[in-house]
Amino acid sequence: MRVRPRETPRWTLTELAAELDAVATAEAIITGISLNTKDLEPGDLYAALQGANSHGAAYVGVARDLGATAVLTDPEGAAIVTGLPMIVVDDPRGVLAELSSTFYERPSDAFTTIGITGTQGKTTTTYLAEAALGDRRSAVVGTIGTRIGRVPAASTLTTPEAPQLQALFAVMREEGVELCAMEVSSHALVKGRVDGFTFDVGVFLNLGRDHLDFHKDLEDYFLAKAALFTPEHARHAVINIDDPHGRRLRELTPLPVTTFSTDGNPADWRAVNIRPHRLGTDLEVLGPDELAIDLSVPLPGVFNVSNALSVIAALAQAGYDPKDLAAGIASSTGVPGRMERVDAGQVFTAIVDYAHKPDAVTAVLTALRPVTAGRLIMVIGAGGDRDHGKRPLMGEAAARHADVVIVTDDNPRTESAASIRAAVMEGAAVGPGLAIEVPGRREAIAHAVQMAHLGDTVVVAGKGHERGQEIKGVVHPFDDREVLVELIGESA
Ligand SMILES: CC(=O)N[C@H]1[C@@H](OP(=O)(O)OP(=O)(O)OC[C@H]2O[C@@H](n3ccc(=O)[nH]c3=O)[C@H](O)[C@@H]2O)O[C@H](CO)[C@@H](O)[C@@H]1O[C@H](C)C(=O)N[C@@H](C)C(=O)N[C@H](CCC(=O)O)C(=O)O
Ligand SMILES: Nc1ncnc2c1ncn2[C@@H]1O[C@H](COP(=O)(O)OP(=O)(O)OP(=O)(O)O)[C@@H](O)[C@H]1O
Repeated sequence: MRVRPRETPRWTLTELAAELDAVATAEAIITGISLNTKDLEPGDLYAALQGANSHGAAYVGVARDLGATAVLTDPEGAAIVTGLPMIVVDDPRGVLAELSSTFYERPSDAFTTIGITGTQGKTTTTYLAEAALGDRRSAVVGTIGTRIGRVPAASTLTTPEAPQLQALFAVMREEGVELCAMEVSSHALVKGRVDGFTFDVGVFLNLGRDHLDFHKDLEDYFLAKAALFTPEHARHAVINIDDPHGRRLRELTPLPVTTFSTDGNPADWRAVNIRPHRLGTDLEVLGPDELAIDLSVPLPGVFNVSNALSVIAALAQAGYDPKDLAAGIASSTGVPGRMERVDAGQVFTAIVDYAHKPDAVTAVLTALRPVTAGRLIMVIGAGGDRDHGKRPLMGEAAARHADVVIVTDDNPRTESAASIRAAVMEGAAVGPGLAIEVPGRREAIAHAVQMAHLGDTVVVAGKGHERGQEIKGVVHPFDDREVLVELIGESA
């Protein structure tokens, strides 16, 4: 959370105010920017913004105690702030990204930036981009965190807030990164987290139902994502035209477009001769200028072919040789918690996967069906304090495509686990898969392990790489992979 460049910038508050055509109420020295006291460091300008829960100005006392030297806020905040010099503007969130980029002297100009958006596959695609670059120095930013030259660097949110993101970019510049592949959430686009710089390439993967607790409807969600494909945010668009919203976006965007397809649609980059196998997929990639290359994607699921093809299209656009990229992708060691196989000597196949949206559940089960000789058994739930409408849809997607659905808890947060399970069960009741409700995630995984035979595939869906379950507001350590290994060991 406190990743900052080694070389500390030093601005006066007056200089920063001048960047905003504003005035400082008094002088101060600024060596960092933060909009949350949780990652504030001495010398920071604390951006006190109006939020959904509170006004950041309410935390100015905390910020001062932690060593903040000044505050950026709006007139409402200015009425609350005492004891620190201020810059007051009408819309501090609107200027924060540009200010953060200026503060670190536009660090992202030093490398190529690829922004990836879509309901599913963002994390996987960033990791495939990292693999595609082989030994070249790259960075990824996303849900699992940030990696710079393959070394983890802490970050919060899928797309960090601008002060944190620009500090990460400054570290990437110091580390000699040549390309950063980052996830761009719809929240980030709405909240201006990726303002203040322009992606060299924006990638659109797909759009399905999600985040309808934040966006008013699917159209609002689509338009939020479409904002990435405007000159303000990106120079070039790479679009999946197998997705209906991708086809719409191709018509909407004013950017130059490169298209890709794994589904036989006419596109600049196409996947043909697709041969799925137990560990991944082999295929041929046809590109511009009659280019044809063999590609082996070492992640199960044909949807991962689409993710890999987007990487080749985007990185080729950025000037990389597609043949080198294909070789890099073939050497990928996988993505934590995404179609991750767990082998503890069991006779069945066990997979941990981050599917926590109905379309992902369908995609995963559809991909595993042709390579599963026996039954598909899925352990599934739905998160608490998020989009309630998604819950029955999760159960339904699982029951339509799995033989056995074990409905259990998946991070209920502050909600009643039983009522979330009931909503998921309601959807799962449509069948044809057999639906069983098992309270307790460990107990549910144990149930799956006990019932699995040779040839079956057990998919533990949901929390994927994450290391804890929040129950009644308290986080309990829980790792699906570790629990699977333990339970397989106990059942041997
Ligand atoms: C909806 C949303 O994006 N909310 C984010 C937003 O909250 P907010 O503006 O409503 O802030 P608030 O909680 O009212 O607090 C007001 C202000 O006081 C500050 N504060 C608050 C408490 C404190 O102790 N100290 C402090 O300084 C906050 O930083 C904020 O500026 O600004 C906060 C500060 O950065 C974020 O932590 C918060 O993300 C919350 C935790 C969140 O859950 N966001 C999710 C929905 C999100 O952004 N997800 C996307 C997509 C993920 C995906 O693809 O699945 C992501 O990019 O991660
Ligand atoms: N292109 C795709 N199409 C459909 N489903 C996919 C695709 N790629 C991955 N998935 C499924 O979605 C799950 C989440 O994948 P991933 O973490 O890469 O997506 P994400 O967009 O980063 O999700 P989030 O925003 O929730 O972090 C995977 O575990 C897999 O089940």
